[in-house]
Amino acid sequence: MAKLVIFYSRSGRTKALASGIAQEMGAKTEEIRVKKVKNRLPGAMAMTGAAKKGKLPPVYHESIAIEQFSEIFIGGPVWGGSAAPPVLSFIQDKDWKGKKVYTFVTCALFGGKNALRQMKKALEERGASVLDEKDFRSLFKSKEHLKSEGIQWAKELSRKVNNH
Ligand SMILES: Cc1cc2nc3c(=O)[nH]c(=O)nc-3n(C[C@H](O)[C@H](O)[C@H](O)COP(=O)(O)O)c2cc1C
Repeated sequence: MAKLVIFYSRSGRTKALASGIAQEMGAKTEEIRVKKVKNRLPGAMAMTGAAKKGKLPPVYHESIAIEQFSEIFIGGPVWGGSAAPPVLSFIQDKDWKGKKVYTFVTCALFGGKNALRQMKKALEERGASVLDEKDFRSLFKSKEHLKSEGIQWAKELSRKVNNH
């Protein structure tokens, strides 16, 4: 079954985690990128502030085809106790009907559960089934370590599926 790992990452931590998941799952990866507005990239704080008022940043979603994948992992960092807005933009831009989705976030300390809840709600509103989710702490962890946590989680998920 074709699997896809989609992530947004600003400083590379979620990217490292995503690469571990993809390696273990034999999945393709796609990175969400934010579009420039008036010739410049919006800053993280600006995006977080705007999202709290219901305005999400535009992202390049057209080039990321999710149609041919039935199992999709999607993840990003936690910003201001919420899911990073570019991840929510991407979720909003797509039709998730019938997709089996796994969500993951990285955060320094807090907000992971809230971010996962937001992502799950947005995905389910668009027809996805969220089968599992996990928040990872990235503080003081190297990218190699985060990658190995991604591999570990993917192994756990495969084990769960095989036991059913
Ligand atoms: C604008 C901004 C807001 C953040 N807000 C939080 C937060 O609310 N809680 C938290 O634990 N970490 C927060 N962080 C830390 C990131 O979630 C954490 O470093 C994450 O692993 C970064 O992922 P990335 O390297 O994929 O961008 C914030 C980071 C940034 C840049």
